[in-house]
Amino acid sequence: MVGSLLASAVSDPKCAVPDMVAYDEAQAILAAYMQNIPLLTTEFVSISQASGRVLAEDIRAVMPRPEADISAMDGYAFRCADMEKAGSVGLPLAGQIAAGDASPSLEKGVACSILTGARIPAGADCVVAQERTSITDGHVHLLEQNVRNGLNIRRSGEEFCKGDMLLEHGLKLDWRHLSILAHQGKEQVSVYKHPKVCVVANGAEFGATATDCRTELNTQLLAAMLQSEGVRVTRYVCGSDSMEALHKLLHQCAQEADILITTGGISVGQTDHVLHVLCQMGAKCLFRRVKMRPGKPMTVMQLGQKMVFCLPGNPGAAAICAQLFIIPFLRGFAGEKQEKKTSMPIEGQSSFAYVAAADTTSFLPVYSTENKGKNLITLVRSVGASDILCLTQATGLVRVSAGTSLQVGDMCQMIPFTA
Ligand SMILES: Nc1nc2c(c(=O)[nH]1)N[C@H]1C(S)=C(S)[C@@H](COP(=O)(O)OP(=O)(O)OC[C@H]3O[C@@H](n4cnc5c(N)ncnc54)[C@H](O)[C@@H]3O)O[C@H]1N2
Ligand code: MOO
Repeated sequence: MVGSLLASAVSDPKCAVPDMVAYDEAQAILAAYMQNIPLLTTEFVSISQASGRVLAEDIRAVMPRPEADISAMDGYAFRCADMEKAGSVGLPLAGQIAAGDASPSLEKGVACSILTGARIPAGADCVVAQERTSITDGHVHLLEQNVRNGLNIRRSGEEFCKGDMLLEHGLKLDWRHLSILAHQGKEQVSVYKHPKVCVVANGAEFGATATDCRTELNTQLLAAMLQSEGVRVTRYVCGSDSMEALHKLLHQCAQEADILITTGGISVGQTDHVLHVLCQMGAKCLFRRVKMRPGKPMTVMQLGQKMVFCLPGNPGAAAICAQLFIIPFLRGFAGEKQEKKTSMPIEGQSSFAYVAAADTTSFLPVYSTENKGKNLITLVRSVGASDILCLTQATGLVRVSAGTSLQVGDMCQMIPFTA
């Protein structure tokens, strides 16, 4: 059976395996593919559950903010002209309005006490803060003469008007947006559904019967990385070198998930079956191997409408490839608009030198520190693509493009890791 699967995969014309591509080309292939895939479907959630979700509707103001003209101070509201006319006699006090009170009209020639947030009574055209006044014999007197029309009045709509665009679809909602939704009286909001991802680790070394048993790390690492992006992750381990077992597991995952991720078994070893099994299942290869370090075996396939990201087994390489390829893809797939990125690169001066190979783009684990307003980017010691400790010391990656070099003191950009 193994032999026949392998033979049919390799001879399958759909499974033409392209040559290794440059890093930027791989990203361009993925971006082009992104344009044509259907986004996730949407659902309504209550706004208390909406933080972290991607908005699937535009929110236009159905009411302005402030809703009415309101006082910005605790003090006294009156007509400027009345106060000017009253001079040192001041204006008699008539009533008090607090936030939440209905606001009657202000009679001519009087002042009323007003609290912050209360509606300005019709007729009043200014508010003076109470500490800038004195009260004698039930009259308000000004301590300073600099009153003017509109003083301390927050006008209706000065923050936004009815009909204004407040939040656009594709926005990942967080605490900053929820008060807007609440203000607009939204109890429920339309968001894109959580993507479902299956992560499948490969390797006989993770099976219960292995003589030289190893601890499987990648599904832990990737599940945590993706869960903090709002993805529902199911983890599987194929702990044998059986193509049939892998075929069965990937078939099951294709039924369950929107996106599949495999780790390991994608290089050129005799037990690296992922490519062959996916080809056998009818998957098309978008790119096979990338001129990058780490992550050379990185491969992306399309199984029906579903994407399959085949990550290298080395945990450091798997993590870096996931950061560079999977996270941006998932954000787009989940409806997030790319131009509203939150994790922008951090620019700083390199404290190290590095020469990238002529045909290979390198991604180096680094951290950034700040000194007198300048960022310094420092390389973290790493012994290779299997490293996991270096990731805990690094806060991001520096790219050194194929055939280029970085000198000490050069400006460079750190791509921060996702949370
Ligand atoms: N002749 C060649 N050999 C290799 C090449 C090559 O181009 N020619 N590429 C090397 C590179 S680069 C990488 S990266 C690895 C990746 O190979 P695979 O993706 O097939 O990964 P495996 O061989 O299955 O595993 C590699 C390594 O990682 C460990 N591993 C795998 N999965 C996990 C996991 N889930 N948790 C923890 N550790 C894992 C595995 O035990 C191996 O030690 O291939 C090179 N070889
Ligand atoms: O490319 Mo591999 O990912 O270096 O070990």
